[in-house]
Amino acid sequence: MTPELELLPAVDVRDGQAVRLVHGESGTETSYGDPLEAALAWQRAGARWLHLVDLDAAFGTGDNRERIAEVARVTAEAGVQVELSGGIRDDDSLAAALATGCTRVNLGTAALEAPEWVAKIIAEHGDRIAVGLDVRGTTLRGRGWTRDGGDLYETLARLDSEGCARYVVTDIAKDGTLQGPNLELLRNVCAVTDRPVVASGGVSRLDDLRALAAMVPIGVEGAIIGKALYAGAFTLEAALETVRAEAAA
Ligand SMILES: O=C(O)c1ccccc1NCC(=O)[C@H](O)[C@H](O)COP(=O)(O)O
Repeated sequence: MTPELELLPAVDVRDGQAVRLVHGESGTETSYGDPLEAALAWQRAGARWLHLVDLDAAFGTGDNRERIAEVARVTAEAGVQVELSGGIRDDDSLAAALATGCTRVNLGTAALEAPEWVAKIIAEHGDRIAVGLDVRGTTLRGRGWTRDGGDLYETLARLDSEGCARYVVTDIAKDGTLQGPNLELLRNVCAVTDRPVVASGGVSRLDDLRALAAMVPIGVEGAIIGKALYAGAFTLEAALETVRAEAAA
């Protein structure tokens, strides 16, 4: 039996509210209310994972550190594993993130701008560190996806050699658009690394999850789902049932 594709509902927090963005762009927010309520709704629907993002910290417009810590702590205590992302760029923000009880943190900008620090913390924290590879074409983007940060495949080779445990791969052009994930990008990344890949951006229907589940054997471990769940394209229960059925098939 193939392992089940992990599903990570996204809770992106801006100004204390759960929001969705289009292409990750600041100013395109649609608000979905209290992030703790959103997280607990996914937990009640059966989520085993949550992708929790501090968008203000990612954009450099402040942070939601206390709110994020509360959501991560309460959700983790309710048995959901938390992947924490957004603005984790130095010892202080890393310590605060790890102290929330999250299972792992996802680094973006730091992997592009502070490679020596990232190599050090990968060595120290192993599996608790994932790196977000957020791309337009094959160019990485940092600082809340607003600045170019080098070539995807060169950075991937460097991180692989440093022992990075896992990648969260986002095609920014697809993110928040309900246009379907970039399967070709995911295939290309899986072809050059043996580390697990979490797919992010664009999931719009259950067939997208079937397509991603079919990529588990080549290294796609999970899928982050944002807008599709908030817009009601399908329920998390239906999504979980779909990946369960695909794994059993
Ligand atoms: O994850 C981050 O660190 C981040 C930084 C800056 C802008 C957006 C960021 N994350 C966005 C997400 O994780 C999305 O919620 C996720 O890709 C889901 O996308 P979709 O299913 O297309 O709504």
